[in-house]
Amino acid sequence: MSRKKTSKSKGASTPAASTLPSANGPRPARSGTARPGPDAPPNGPLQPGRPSLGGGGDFYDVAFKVMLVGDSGVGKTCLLVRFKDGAFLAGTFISTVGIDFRGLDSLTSACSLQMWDTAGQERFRSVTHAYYRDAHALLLLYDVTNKASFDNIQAWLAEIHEYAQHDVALMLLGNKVDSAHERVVKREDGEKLAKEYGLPFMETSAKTGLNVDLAFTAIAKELKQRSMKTPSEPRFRLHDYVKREGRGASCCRP
Ligand SMILES: Nc1nc2c(ncn2[C@@H]2O[C@H](COP(=O)(O)OP(=O)(O)OP(=O)(O)O)[C@@H](O)[C@H]2O)c(=O)[nH]1
Ligand SMILES: [Mg+2]
Repeated sequence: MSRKKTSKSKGASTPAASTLPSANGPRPARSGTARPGPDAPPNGPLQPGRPSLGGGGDFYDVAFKVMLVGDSGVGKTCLLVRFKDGAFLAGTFISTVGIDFRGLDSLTSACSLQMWDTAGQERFRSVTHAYYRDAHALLLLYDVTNKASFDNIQAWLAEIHEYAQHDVALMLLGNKVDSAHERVVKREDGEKLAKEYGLPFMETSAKTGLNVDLAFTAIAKELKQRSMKTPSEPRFRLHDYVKREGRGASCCRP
């Protein structure tokens, strides 16, 4: 499924064991805020009884687990780094080994994303599968300059179907749209595939930042909406939001 790459350990990007949440472990929370107890179900936002994130003035700090998946080299790590640090990792491609916890990011007043980067290389697949089960959301990436990564999306969806929760929030992202001259996957092809599987879809660039914040914000809004027992605001519609807010590759720079 993945392209062959020389793999080097990233080492430093993995936090110490004491700060690395396990696949099944409790989620970290800022001090002084309420959070689900250790017995909270792994896919909390989808369960009844989970504290509401909105309305009523109560403040809960809930971390939703978001994982990036897709072939090796599509830009998962770069997309996360762009989102977290606002920078682009240019230069030598260092392939992720296994799975990497990339920290928490508070996107809204009451919800943060616990972000996990995964290795796209086939040989780490059994490691990453173990983490799918607890994911609240998966961002599935392909590279618009690499047809094989696009063709593999169906295989990725089959894996997600097998290992993730059946109601995991999913979004399809076509990355590297800044590389216009090397593009081999048309936007319409991505749209068509997304429509076929009922997925929200956007094209992104970790290099320019195009739609990167939007992708994470959209997922956070969707998860927050799902976690509310009695939504006080009009229902959030992920597909509509992404369609409305997403920008085209040719029109803009962040
Ligand atoms: N032009 C361009 N290059 C990108 C973009 N995103 C990533 N790259 C480049 O693509 C290569 C692979 O990026 P990574 O983020 O390491 O890929 P990955 O999906 O994490 O790969 P694995 O860790 O092996 O699964 C690197 O050389 C990046 O600089 C992008 O949006 N535009
Ligand atoms: Mg990586």
